[in-house]
Amino acid sequence: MGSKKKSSAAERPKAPAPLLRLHRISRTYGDREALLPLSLDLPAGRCVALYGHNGSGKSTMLRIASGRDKPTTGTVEFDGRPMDEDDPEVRARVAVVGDTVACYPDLTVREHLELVTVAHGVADAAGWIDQVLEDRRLADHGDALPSSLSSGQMQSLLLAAALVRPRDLLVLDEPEQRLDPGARRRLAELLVGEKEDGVAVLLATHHPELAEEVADRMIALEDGRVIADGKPAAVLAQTGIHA
Ligand SMILES: Nc1ncnc2c1ncn2[C@@H]1O[C@H](COP(=O)(O)OP(=O)(O)OP(=O)(O)O)[C@@H](O)[C@H]1O
Repeated sequence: MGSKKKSSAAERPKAPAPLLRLHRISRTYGDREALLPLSLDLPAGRCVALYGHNGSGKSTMLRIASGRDKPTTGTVEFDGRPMDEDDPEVRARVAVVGDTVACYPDLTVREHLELVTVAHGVADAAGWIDQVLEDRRLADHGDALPSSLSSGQMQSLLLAAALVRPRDLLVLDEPEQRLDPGARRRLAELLVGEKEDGVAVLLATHHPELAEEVADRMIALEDGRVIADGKPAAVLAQTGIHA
């Protein structure tokens, strides 16, 4: 008969360490406290959504979480190492869709995506680029220059650029902006799929519906302070935001 020895706490396998760990991060700009100390653990395959009015500190937190800015206090770890955007491992595994549009005016939509795949060493990327263009409804715009895209198409290009490259952590700042309802729905489906593939997702959004559909946890910020934190439905109820 096999012995069923109970394992002690010390012997039991530990829960996997979170992919992203923010420990009491804060950010001040001069006298302005943009973010008060805040901690967050984000495991692989989970999504946390930040919600809050303009100026509440969402982008500040995302910039720090993705290594694009340093916190005034506190620490950020990605997979157990200090988060640093210059770290090749971070650049290889963290995809960011920021709040600013940056494009080369003389490169087509497809050439932008090719550039990203070359930079990230993606082999045989042509078919993959076709698929992402199709999924983002950009297939008819592959040869277009950025200047001829609508603002929603431009947002879709920024998303596409994050999707043609490998990633374990996806950081998105208001990815729903400028998207029509259909594109927003596809965005929610896409993010659910990312989680199923084991990608950790951190996003800031002004759309409560998107947070409810995608996020496992929602953090509401006001003037850099956490005012609610929990399941999206509970946070929305607590803060009086209605999806
Ligand atoms: N580089 C900066 N220098 C000075 N103040 C800044 C800087 N970046 C942000 N702030 C200030 O920090 C606060 C938080 O800004 P942040 O961009 O994080 O807000 P947000 O929640 O992302 O807003 P929005 O929804 O408008 O994108 C604001 O008061 C803003 O003016």
